[in-house]
Amino acid sequence: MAAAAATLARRITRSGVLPLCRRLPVWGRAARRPPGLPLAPCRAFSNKKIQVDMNESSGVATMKFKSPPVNSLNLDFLTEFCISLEKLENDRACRGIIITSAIPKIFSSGLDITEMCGKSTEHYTEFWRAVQEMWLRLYSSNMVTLAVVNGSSPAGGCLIALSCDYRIMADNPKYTIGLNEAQLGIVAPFWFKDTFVNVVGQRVAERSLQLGSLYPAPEALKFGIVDELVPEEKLQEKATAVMAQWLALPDHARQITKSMMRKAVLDLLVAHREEDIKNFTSFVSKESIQKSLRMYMEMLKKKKS
Ligand SMILES: CC/C=C\C/C=C\CCCC/C=C/C(=O)SCCNC(=O)CCNC(=O)[C@H](O)C(C)(C)COP(=O)(O)OP(=O)(O)OC[C@H]1O[C@@H](n2cnc3c(N)ncnc32)[C@H](O)[C@@H]1OP(=O)(O)O
Repeated sequence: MAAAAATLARRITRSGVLPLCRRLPVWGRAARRPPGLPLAPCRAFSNKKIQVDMNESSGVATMKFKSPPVNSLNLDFLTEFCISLEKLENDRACRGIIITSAIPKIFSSGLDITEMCGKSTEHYTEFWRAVQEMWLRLYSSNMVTLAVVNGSSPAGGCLIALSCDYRIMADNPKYTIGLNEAQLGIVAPFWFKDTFVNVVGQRVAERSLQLGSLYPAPEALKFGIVDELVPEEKLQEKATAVMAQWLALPDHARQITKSMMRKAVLDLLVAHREEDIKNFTSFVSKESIQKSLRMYMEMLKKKKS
């Protein structure tokens, strides 16, 4: 596992562009399972920050974020996430993934702000490439991707949910979700914005992005940021039912449709990846941005006392 992580990290950082495996439609992967072979009911693999359980009889993997205190997306987390996605993408038995959190009340707190504070240009480059890689893999996945948002999900956490095919959120107004970058004095990059527009439409996205709005679950439903609210104790049951509905269709038709809907947005980042990294590193290196991020971190810490 450590060797695989190191290899992936090297590939992400050195070669510039990691080949996105199996992004083109896979034809009926479940149909290629040899008939008559008994299926092991469940397999699992776990890294430090993400637990993956694969149910081979349903072809559905559950990916649980388990990086306390708040599942923030640092370089190690992003690398593990990419490796897990690659493993599942290449597993013919896997047709769908449920992405959720093992940390109570938090889905993910978004990008780890400490990765964007007081570091070198090389570090920002490596970090941003990993953020891009995570999004490219998730947004282009051939699998059915279902976000079960069982806690707050600001910024990068919201991006993960938005990149899935369907979002179920726990019906709790204390949990919030949204792209709140503007509140930190930073700007959601164009591919965050495009992903958001593809889910909620131009008007809601523009207003929400300018205001950096974080929506309590009921409002998130109203604006289409999530598809359904479900009592927390019913999330698992609902996720299984939704996944079964999506998997009832032939893979190839769904995959080609998904690719058609998302291709333009994906292609744009692939074509402008290096430029986007340069924009990020120069933006985040500005003293004014560093100051905003430091103040935001201080505010988070003060909130406790
Ligand atoms: C022109 C443009 C070109 C290019 C683009 C340029 C720019 C940049 C784009 C970058 C896009 C950024 C995306 C992001 O995701 S930024 C991160 C945004 N995240 C947040 O705003 C969430 C902040 N956190 C919270 O609101 C709360 O922590 C949360 C998640 C609701 C949980 O609340 P609670 O349970 O009360 O926990 P605490 O607040 O006490 O937090 C515990 C602990 O974790 C630390 N922490 C929280 N969030 C983060 C984080 N995102 N990164 C790092 N650390 C985090 C917090 O400080 C506490 O630490 P402590 O040491 O005090 O225990």
